[in-house]
Amino acid sequence: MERFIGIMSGTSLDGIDCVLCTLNAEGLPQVEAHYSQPFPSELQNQLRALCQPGDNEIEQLGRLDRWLGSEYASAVNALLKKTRRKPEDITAIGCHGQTIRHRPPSETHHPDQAFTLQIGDANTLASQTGIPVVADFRRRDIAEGGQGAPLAPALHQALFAKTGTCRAVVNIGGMANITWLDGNDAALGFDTGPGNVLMDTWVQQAFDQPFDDKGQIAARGSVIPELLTKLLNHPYFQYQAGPRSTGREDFDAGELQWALASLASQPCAEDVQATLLELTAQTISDSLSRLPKMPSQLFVCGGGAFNTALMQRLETLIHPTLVASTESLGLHPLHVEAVAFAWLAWRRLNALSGNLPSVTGASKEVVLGALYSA
Ligand SMILES: Nc1ncnc2c1ncn2[C@@H]1O[C@H](COP(=O)(O)OP(=O)(O)OP(=O)(O)O)[C@@H](O)[C@H]1O
Ligand SMILES: CC(=O)N[C@H]1[C@@H]2OC[C@@H](O2)[C@@H](O)[C@@H]1O[C@H](C)C(=O)O
Repeated sequence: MERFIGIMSGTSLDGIDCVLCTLNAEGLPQVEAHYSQPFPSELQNQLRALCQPGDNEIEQLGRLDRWLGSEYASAVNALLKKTRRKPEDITAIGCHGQTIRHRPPSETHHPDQAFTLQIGDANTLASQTGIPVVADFRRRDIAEGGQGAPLAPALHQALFAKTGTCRAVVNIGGMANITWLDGNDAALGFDTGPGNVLMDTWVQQAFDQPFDDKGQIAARGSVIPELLTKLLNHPYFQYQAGPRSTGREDFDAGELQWALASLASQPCAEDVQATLLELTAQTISDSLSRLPKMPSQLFVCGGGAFNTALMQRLETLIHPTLVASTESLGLHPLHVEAVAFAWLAWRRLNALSGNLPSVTGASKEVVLGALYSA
């Protein structure tokens, strides 16, 4: 048995999620502790700016790469303190990094020009924690013609597949991605579109709150049909189920502003929120219906699992498929992605592949990640 730390900081840009877990000889993870650290607001603002094309990007990237590396290290050191573990107790850290640009292969982007970029300097992280780091998990998959995302479906398959039962897992973070497990050995997965990102953008702007707790604001509003239609017309939603991934390049404040500008009159803020929730629910439900077979069970992870109004709407849309949180399978919804990167680091050190070509579209299975020694 070995101990690994997994670090995820995702597209919602809310902060850093770390887990400390043990992995047995088969790589089965068991979470021992979790620690989450919000970003300082200045770092959050600068990261959000770097997610969109702008001036002086190399200078900004270099600075934020180092700053983020130090923030990750401070989160790991806090987790070690909380658990009274020493650096030597940990085999390695698996660190996803912060995605600042994601240009996967698509109808408009040839695979040779595709790239994805995660920052958060792994050298700084290794130096300030004294623990080896595995990072840069996505780019080898891109080099093999894949999307470089989503990667968590491989973990979902390893932990959640059940012979004879068709299941799906949906992660509702900033973006949302699903994994489909047919009950034999097949798995599919892709990003469905925005998860919380547009809802977060709107409540921050209109209600000065970081997110819509339990979806209470959305629950007070009514869907605005013209706005929903406008948003659903985004080209990302016009494709079939299959390898595809997205990010803030497609869905961010600009997209929302553009859709709102097309409305004939000033909308009620609660109605906008209700519409954005409906967009997330409908695009997840549509994605499920495009799969070869509708799953009988859907397990939800990511922060969206705590949006009660969203969960209720999803349940209605996909009835009779049963909806539950991944907690019912033994993994807390906010731990799943960080566990995925601890598990991928374990696979890297054991020279095992990390990608699922049926999900990412890569030409073959490959070992993911680069190792930075302590
Ligand atoms: N109590 C809650 N009620 C409603 N929404 C919530 C609640 N708690 C968290 N969320 C939502 O979950 C988001 C964070 O989710 P999560 O940490 O899974 O995203 P992420 O990992 O940054 O994104 P991604 O999976 O796209 O990389 C918050 O920004 C918020 O919108
Ligand atoms: C490029 C990138 O960072 N993608 C994230 C993002 O957040 C959710 C969704 O979009 C998913 O594709 C991915 O994260 C998870 C961890 C994944 O790779 O499975």
